[in-house]
Amino acid sequence: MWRRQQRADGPAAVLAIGTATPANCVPQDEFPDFYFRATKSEHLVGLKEKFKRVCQKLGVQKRYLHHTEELLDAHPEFLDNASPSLDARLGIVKAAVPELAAEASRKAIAEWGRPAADITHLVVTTNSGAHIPGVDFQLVQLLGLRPTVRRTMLYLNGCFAGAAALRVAKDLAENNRGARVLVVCAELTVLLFARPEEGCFQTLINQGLFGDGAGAVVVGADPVTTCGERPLFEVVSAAQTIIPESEDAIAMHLTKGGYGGNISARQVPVLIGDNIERCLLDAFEPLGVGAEWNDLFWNVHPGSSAILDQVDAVLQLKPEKLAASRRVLSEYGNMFGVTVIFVLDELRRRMEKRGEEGAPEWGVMVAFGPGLTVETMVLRRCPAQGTSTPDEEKLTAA
Ligand SMILES: CC(C)(COP(=O)(O)OP(=O)(O)OC[C@H]1O[C@@H](n2cnc3c(N)ncnc32)[C@H](O)[C@@H]1OP(=O)(O)O)[C@@H](O)C(=O)NCCC(=O)NCCSC(=O)CC(=O)O
Repeated sequence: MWRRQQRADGPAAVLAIGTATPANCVPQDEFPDFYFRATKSEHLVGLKEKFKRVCQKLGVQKRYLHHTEELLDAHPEFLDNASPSLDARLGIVKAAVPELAAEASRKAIAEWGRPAADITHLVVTTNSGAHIPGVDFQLVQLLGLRPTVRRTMLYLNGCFAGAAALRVAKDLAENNRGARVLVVCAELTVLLFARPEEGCFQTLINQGLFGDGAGAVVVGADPVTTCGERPLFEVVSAAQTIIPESEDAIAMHLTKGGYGGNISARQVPVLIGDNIERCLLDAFEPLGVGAEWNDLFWNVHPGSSAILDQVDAVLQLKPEKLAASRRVLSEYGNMFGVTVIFVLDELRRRMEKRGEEGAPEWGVMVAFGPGLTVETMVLRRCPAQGTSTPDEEKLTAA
């Protein structure tokens, strides 16, 4: 009995979203000049031309980067792959990641409308750091959270980190009555920065694709409307699976020169295309929701244009279905796990603009990351206050 009383009555819901980027915006068409100049690689004329072609294929128009030319000039060791530079890179992210994470969190808390001290749990994730205590600890002070806030720090989850943090938040919110979980995801790509080298295609992808940013989400069950809480999306179910025989598809590790490792650029879109429908069926079948894929709203981690094209082709989605994912990729690049939080924000803005009429009730978030791991989360749009979803209308009529 007491265990039942400890649990929430309803499902976890997204109550507020906040996002932040560094101030330094880099248009993609200017990036090859910046990159080859900053890395003193202008003599690699053929490689620069190839990089320009790759940049055009990734679906990115601009990105925000913490590392400016001045910062790179101050760290010549970043340009020499044989030079130890991990300490200097970790020193940069140690200060900058908590600040960016706090900026996104403050926006989410302001939208939520309750005091920061009402946050009961904190789930933080980043690939940009390896500190103890970590970003979670810094955020308690920066945001004025209670010292008793229950913290969970997830390091090095690659691009599925944002969805994994939301999955953990769902369980915390549903199993602790009254819990209000702040999920924070923040990334700076300075650990990934490297000079271009002939024969190292991975470096070209890393420099052309990834961007810096932070996203924060307040998650809680049983919204207290008298405190101004307004649920945006119910988190109906959350699952994670490893794609068989995919462990080398995305594999990264920290080295003395920052991140090393490999992303099989051609294989990743194919593996995702071959497996996504099974993941979706596994997520929807137990819920008894027999929706057509084109009846849903979609939040697919925009790993690159090729990945979104593959998902589009396999599921035969209408062009507008991945528009939110494509816009975030275009405006911000691939920000690892942060990206799905930006897409969630973009989706809610599009829905608010469009109004309730015709907006899908059910939706899905799909994120990919190392191994090849797939996170699948079924979402349900919450009606704006004073309106009801089609299902609720049927219940009221009955
Ligand atoms: C690499 C691609 C841009 C290639 O796109 P296309 O196939 O359309 O283009 P394309 O064949 O013309 O290739 C463009 C140029 O790149 C070269 N090229 C492509 N793949 C190559 C490879 N593996 N090695 C060396 N060169 C390669 C081609 O020869 C060509 O050069 P030339 O022009 O000289 O002929 C794309 O496949 C892609 O976006 N892949 C996914 C990228 C990715 O891995 N995203 C991150 C996911 S990781 C993530 O999000 C999760 C996480 O990190 O955890």
